[in-house]
Amino acid sequence: MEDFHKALNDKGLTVSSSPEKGRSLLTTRDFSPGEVILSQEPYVSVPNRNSIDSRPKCEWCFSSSNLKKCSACKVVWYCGRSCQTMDWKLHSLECQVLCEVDKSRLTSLTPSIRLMVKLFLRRKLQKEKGILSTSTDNYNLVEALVSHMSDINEEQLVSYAQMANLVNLILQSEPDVNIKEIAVNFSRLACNAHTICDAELRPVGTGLYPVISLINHSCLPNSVLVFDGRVAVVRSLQYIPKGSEVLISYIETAASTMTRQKSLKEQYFFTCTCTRCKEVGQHSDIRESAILEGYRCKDDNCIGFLLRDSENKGFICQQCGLLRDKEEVKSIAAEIKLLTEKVSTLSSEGKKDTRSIYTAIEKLQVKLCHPFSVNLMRTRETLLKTYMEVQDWEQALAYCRIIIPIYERVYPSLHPLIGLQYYTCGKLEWFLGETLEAIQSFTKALGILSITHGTATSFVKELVLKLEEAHAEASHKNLAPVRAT
Ligand SMILES: C[S@@+](CC[C@H](N)C(=O)[O-])C[C@H]1O[C@@H](n2cnc3c(N)ncnc32)[C@H](O)[C@@H]1O
Repeated sequence: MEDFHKALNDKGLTVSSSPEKGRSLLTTRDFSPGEVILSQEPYVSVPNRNSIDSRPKCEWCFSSSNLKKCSACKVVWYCGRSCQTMDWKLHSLECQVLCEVDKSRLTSLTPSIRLMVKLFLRRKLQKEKGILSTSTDNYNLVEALVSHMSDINEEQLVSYAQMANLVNLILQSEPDVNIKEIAVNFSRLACNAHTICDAELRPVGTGLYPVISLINHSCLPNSVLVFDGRVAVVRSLQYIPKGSEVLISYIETAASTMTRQKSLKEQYFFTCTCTRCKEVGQHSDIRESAILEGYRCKDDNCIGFLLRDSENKGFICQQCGLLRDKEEVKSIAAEIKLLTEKVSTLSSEGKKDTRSIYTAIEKLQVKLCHPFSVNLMRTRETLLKTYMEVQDWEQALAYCRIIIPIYERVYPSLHPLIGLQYYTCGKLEWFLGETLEAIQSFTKALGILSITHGTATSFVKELVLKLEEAHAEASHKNLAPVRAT
């Protein structure tokens, strides 16, 4: 443990403990915006397998190109020799285990089950000195993670026990399998594992990073967690003075306080007391929640937010006083619900042509929801994706431009999603010959992504290159700069 604290201290960090939060990660020096606070390789990780993106991914780096299946187990994929070699020590053990699994049971090898099998095997390898343990990479750190076993309900307990039994069956040839410990580890994973995302924030896998897991949550965080391949990197979003707590967000922050509190309670078993959550019940919080999840004013030109009226007739605009009838609201909401159910059935059947339904949902949401509503924003994100898929670049650009001001309203100014959206916008503008607009968008993207993703990543280097090329093109065409908006 002494080595662990020294390793953290060398990075300008320390651990403190409190009854309210358990352990917290604190800074012992100042950090400037964009600086790496902490980075870590996963103790164990596994690629995703979901219905939206069923392409396999490399077991080591999560890439989806040039993949070849392991010829022995036929479960795991690699993008090349170097990733296979890096993973070899652990995979050679897992491979033997997987080869013995009954073929009928292979479908039950979900990512969580595989993660648990890998956790058991990596611990064994470190115990037998097949893989070196270090002060920041050892099983003791996994055992120290919170499990919230006393908080979980019976249904969840039963589910963890069943999953632990399955892991035990898969590890049939291994001695020393402790089913109870595996069930506890499932509970640990639920509140400590991280979704690994690619540079564009698309989920690609799940990983356990025991040092990163020391970081507590805030709905108004001073740091951000991004991934460079399999490495988790925490960067400061602002100047963080010595003695501050490092805080990231565990959840989608574009949501009302009630929604955020509910998801934190359900998955992480705590009530957030960050500055944003402390405003609950105050006018500013009521307004924000009604904007993010409420209805729009009957007057199309008014962007006031609506609150339920005291006589329960409907919802009153807090700006112009117009009443929106509750029956009208109910009927549009019911139409949206029907269409949403229809589109989710079609998607689950693998049908791709759902754009017309999303367009109909968007039309109804424009009528019903506040212009900065999160639901409307999500529908527009889906529409942007579908236009990109069919290579309708003009429509995609139109949606990109509609979404940016909404992101700027619902997220803090240095949110990676805003940077990524500007980047997409710039690429579309450039492709469509709008060079000067592209320069503006790339510049805005770079301002954000160089803080959240860092300037050394290949993703940001590519953006810098695009910006330089766009500048060269503009000067070659003798284009005058567009005025900043
Ligand atoms: C990933 S762990 C963070 C480190 C943890 N505090 C520990 O002692 O290991 C997540 C857990 O930390 C606690 N936690 C995280 N953020 C919190 C916050 N803002 N307030 C209170 N508890 C928090 C909750 O118990 C949560 O399930």
